[in-house]
Amino acid sequence: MISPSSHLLIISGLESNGFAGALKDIEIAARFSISPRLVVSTLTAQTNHSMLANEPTPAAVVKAQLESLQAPPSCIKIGVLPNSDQAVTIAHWLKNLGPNKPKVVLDPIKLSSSDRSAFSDETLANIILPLIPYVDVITPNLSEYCDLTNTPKPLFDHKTAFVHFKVAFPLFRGCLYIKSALVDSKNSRVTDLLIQHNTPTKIQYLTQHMSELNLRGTGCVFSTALTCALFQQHSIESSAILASACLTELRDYQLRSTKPSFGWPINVNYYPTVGRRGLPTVASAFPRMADQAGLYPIVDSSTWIAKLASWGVRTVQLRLKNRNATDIEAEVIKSVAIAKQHQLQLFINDYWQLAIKHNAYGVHLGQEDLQSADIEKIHSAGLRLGISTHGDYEFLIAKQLRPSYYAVGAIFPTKTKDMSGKIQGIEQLKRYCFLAQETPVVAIGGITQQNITQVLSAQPNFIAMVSAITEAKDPECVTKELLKTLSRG
Ligand SMILES: Cc1ncc(COP(=O)(O)OP(=O)(O)O)c(N)n1
Ligand SMILES: Cc1nc(C(=O)O)sc1CCOP(=O)(O)O
Repeated sequence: MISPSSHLLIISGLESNGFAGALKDIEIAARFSISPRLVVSTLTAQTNHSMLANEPTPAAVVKAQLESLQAPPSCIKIGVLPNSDQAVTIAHWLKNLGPNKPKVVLDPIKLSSSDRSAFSDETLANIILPLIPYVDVITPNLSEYCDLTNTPKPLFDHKTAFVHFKVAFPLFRGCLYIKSALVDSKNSRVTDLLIQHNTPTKIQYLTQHMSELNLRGTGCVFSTALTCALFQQHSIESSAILASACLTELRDYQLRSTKPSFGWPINVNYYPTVGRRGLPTVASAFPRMADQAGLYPIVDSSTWIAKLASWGVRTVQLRLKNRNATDIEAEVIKSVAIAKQHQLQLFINDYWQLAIKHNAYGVHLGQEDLQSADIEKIHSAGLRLGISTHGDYEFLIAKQLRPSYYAVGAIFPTKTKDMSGKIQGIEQLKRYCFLAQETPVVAIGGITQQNITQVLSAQPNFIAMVSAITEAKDPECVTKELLKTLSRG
């Protein structure tokens, strides 16, 4: 949740047409209903072919602009900085904010997209150096990266990209996002790299189709959209995905001379492919479920499964925690037998080997389980697969495995499991329901009889519930009412 008092600050150059710079940044933020505060770093006049004027704001005026802000921002996007004096001023101001330090996204810009003239005589590395300890995400393109690290472009090596960056900027503790780092002209694809300070060997790759369009201001669009996503509390991986989708959508709309709608894109084609080392793959999609919608209770015993079957439930999950191996297998065996008798769609949470061994209908896995489970084995055994997702990154990872359903959670806070920092809300759920296309979406987390109508407005296929059923005074009555509500569509 965004606190009503928190705001987003843009530090950027002003350019009269809004092709790039502050006007572009404000236009992008408005797409997400965010009204940013603004500190102007330089006053410019640019046509599509030349920079007619570039008048840096005196550092003392930048300081005054920062000090005039009525409250500290929670996120800052920094664009053009024309000199290191300004960077020192901003760094000093950030230092004085103490523990309330905002998240800082730095887009290191060297050249104007009008005529490729430089905004400054100083080197880019020198300008940004004072800000480095405060930066959470830096978003150079490949040329800017090479410039900052003194690497010749042909020698760029993505496996050592972070090492070189750390050599140039030892105090850097953030995420390095290199735009268009890898270009595959043959297949018309470009790949961005996301490398995080605490896991520098775990490179994430975001691949998009190469654009036919050479637009101005794309760096501004990307970094502002990324900052907006962070401001809305998306993770860094998901924020990068959303920003990439936003830029691709904008390019596509530019080609057709139309304006994109508000919010994050709902067309899955605008989203990048996400890769990382060790990600499993499958040759074909997992089998479809026979019933593609309904109530999906999640319970911890075969006794519950028998009860739910007798009340008319069709889809159910056995989720066993903190039980010994003998108990677990016995419960799986009993549950599968009940499910076969009542033709239930029974998913086994986590214990995929037992699900295969005893021929359950399907397996439900969390994202961590994707690393250790043998996905191909589940696939070739003919079982259905459901995957948990909490945000765009996990959603796109799951999408690549073409599962039988996506679980999206947590929709609301819940007492059943610690989901802090992962609350999706109705708007996100709605977007995932679009992105999922033909694959069913299971909504989970904090759903009750009281808020189910709100959840159904997003049009998920299944409603998963734990406590609303298992802790109800009269579980049978609640289950039957829920089945009635869901059968009304
Ligand atoms: C339908 C459905 N959605 C999400 C979950 C959560 O699964 P996971 O992330 O594996 O976490 P645990 O259930 O193991 O705590 C689920 N079980 N079912
Ligand atoms: C087990 C679980 N997984 C979630 C996810 O978002 O992945 S939320 C959740 C708890 C669901 O319980 P209740 O219906 O009582 O809120």
